[in-house]
Amino acid sequence: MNEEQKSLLISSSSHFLPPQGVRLSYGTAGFRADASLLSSTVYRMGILAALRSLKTQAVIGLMITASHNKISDNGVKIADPNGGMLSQHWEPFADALANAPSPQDLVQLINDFVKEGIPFNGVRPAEVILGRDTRPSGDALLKAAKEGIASIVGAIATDMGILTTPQLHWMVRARNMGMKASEEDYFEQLSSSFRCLMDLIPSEKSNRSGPNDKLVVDGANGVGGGNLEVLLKQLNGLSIEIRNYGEDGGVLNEGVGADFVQKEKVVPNGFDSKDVGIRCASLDGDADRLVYFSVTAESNGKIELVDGDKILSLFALFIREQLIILSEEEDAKNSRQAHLGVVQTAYANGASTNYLKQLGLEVNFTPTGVKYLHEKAAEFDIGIYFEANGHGTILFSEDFSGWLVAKTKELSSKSKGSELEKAALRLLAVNKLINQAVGDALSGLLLVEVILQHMGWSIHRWNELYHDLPSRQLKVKVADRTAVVTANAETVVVSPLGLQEAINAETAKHSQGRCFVRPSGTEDVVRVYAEASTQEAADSLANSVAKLVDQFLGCSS
Ligand SMILES: CC(=O)N[C@H]1[C@@H](OP(=O)(O)O)O[C@H](CO)[C@@H](O)[C@@H]1O
Ligand SMILES: [Mg+2]
Repeated sequence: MNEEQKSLLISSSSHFLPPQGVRLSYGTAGFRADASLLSSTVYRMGILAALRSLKTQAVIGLMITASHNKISDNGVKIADPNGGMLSQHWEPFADALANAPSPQDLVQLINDFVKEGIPFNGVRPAEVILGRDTRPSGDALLKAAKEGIASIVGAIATDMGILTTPQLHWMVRARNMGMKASEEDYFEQLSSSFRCLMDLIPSEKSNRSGPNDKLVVDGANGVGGGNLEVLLKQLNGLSIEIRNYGEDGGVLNEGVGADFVQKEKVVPNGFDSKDVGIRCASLDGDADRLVYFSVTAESNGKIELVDGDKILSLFALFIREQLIILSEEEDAKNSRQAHLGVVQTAYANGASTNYLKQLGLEVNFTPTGVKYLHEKAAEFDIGIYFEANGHGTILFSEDFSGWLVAKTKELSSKSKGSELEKAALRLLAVNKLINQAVGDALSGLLLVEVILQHMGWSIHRWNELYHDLPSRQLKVKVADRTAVVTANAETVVVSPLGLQEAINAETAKHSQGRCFVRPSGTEDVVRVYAEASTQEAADSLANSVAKLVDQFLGCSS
């Protein structure tokens, strides 16, 4: 690093001193905290994003969002060249950068880090594209990120404005693949592939129109509602009403949104008994999560939740159906056995895992956090991953995508209009529709809608695929949550000693009992998850284990 670069960093970073007495850490999905604490962290992540761009010689993304958390929070995450989360190898550097106490320490840290092969005078300058959600603190934080980027000599920052998190990740991926990457291109790709899937619906199934068939979407008062509206203008065949836009007086994520609906299992604001039976969906504040629900008859605000596990099951069924058609090709020498895999976390409802296994699918488990699920799913020709909370997507390997393109070409000359060709075209359209950078509520919603039409299913028919086991999630405040160490995709506690045995003993008391605990990566709590054959049993198991956690780890003051 030359002197010019060092002095630029010293002078610029002196405007962004870190908050006193707070240690920030790169959690499950980036930094998250009260927005008033974050300008120095975001500034420093601007630096990191520029360095990452130099290192990879590719475009990097920087997103300002705190997703489903309260409006006064904010956060920052980095998108790697493939559009996925920042490589885990860089997380310790991100932590160190965020917490360097003075400009001098910061420069020292960067200087040591770049010695390990970051080409400062490379052919290509650093390039970072930025986006933010609708939080009021976003504008100032975005400026801080830009200052960070500008403190790396020659770096280019492009502000894409207010976006959903998945849009920014999509743009990064598209840019680095040499494809068109504007917001319009995003909408165009989603809408054209959606239309293509609609055109491929078997004719006997495409009769489900009528007033009862509208979808009502809860936009969490975030960025997703408005974007969905833009998208809808480019589509036909879908009747969607959007509520909780954020412009009708509601507060971001307050009593609304996918996280609220999934955890509380009650209707979001703006929904009531008038909506009984209607197919409803809920996005989170930055539109990377999606769940469906319907309001039940003797309601009290209760809902039937159709969560990420069921979206995963629907996607898996549809993909599997197309793969079966393709594998029945008579000319066996040209057929290819695609390796389809699904990936879940321990939070997946046990009934969903059983269902997927019964379909003959390979089910894999990873720790919580999209970065782990995504990495695992990328090992398959087609990998489908979802967290129960509604974050997930489908990944097609490069190799399989190439095969699919060649196959559709071959079939279009050899057997135009055949079932075989339609199956291949459907997979190709899913490959375009689904956001393969990260989970995306908008592209996920379009895929759910078209698959339901393809199957001729109502939300109730879909929900009947299997019955969720009753479950309960609790949070326990402890003195030091990092004292809980887990193994086997977070299903077993290895430390503190004795806790797992105690959990086992409680779990054994309940029919179909399953329970695990883990430290949250985004909140200062230990999470408890319990499942059992009745709601009372799940509640009682969760409560007993929460007490155990408290006993073993001691309550904070
Ligand atoms: C139980 C749960 O929902 N955990 C969430 C939550 O992580 P925790 O590490 O559990 O705080 O936030 C993550 C980021 O949004 C998300 O990936 C994850 O699924
Ligand atoms: Mg989110």
